[in-house]
Amino acid sequence: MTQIISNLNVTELVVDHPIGQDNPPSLFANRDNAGQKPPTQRVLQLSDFEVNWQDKLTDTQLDKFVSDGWLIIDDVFEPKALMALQAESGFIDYRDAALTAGVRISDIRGDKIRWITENFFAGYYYLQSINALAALFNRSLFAGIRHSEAHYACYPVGFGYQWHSDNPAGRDERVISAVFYLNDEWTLNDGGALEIVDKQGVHHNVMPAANRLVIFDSDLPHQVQIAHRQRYSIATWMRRDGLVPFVEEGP
Ligand SMILES: O=C(O)CCC(=O)C(=O)O
Ligand SMILES: [Fe+2]
Repeated sequence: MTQIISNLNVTELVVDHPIGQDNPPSLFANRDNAGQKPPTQRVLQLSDFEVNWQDKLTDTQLDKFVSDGWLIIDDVFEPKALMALQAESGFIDYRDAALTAGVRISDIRGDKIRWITENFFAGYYYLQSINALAALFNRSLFAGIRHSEAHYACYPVGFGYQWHSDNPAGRDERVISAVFYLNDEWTLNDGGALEIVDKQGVHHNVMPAANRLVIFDSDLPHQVQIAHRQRYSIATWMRRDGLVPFVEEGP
């Protein structure tokens, strides 16, 4: 029996076996009136997650990315894909995130995470869509990205992630960070803003609102302010090194 943290209407949901090939989460809670089985993420296709990044990103935004090191894209996915990611985020058996040394210090970093592998449905399609975005960065900015990685993250109430850059000291494999948010109706009172210092030294607060992707140079300092509501996201990194073997976090 695994305790699941859910961002759907149901919290403290308890299921016998968490998400897996034989147990895709439902996109809809109930059967309809005709007793039809609701569609599940099995019906999802890669095309549902296709984004015309070229259209979403104007030249002005790309110029801003070069000069300031960050940008925001809103309304990224169609509702079906967004819902699937939200549903999946609520059905994950999260693990405590660790710092680089493998030590968890929840005062510094309070998120619970799960790396996305091909065993995920929506998350894996998400990652492929991000790879298309990486290809655009390679074409237009010569970013030199060779591979992307991502994990779902859940910040329980009262936790955040203190100032850091996404490349630990002496490392530079992460080129671009991208965080996709899953939280409907997030308000200022819910806290949990991403605070980022751009290349010009200007501070920005970004609300973790659903269907928003914030993209930034992985070397920029940033922090997640304390969340007053459970906060769900997908943290994503586009890397300059090749595909590395996937390493699952400890039990
Ligand atoms: O969730 C966010 O807004 C940022 C998360 C982050 O900085 C990280 O996971 O490294
Ligand atoms: Fe970060």
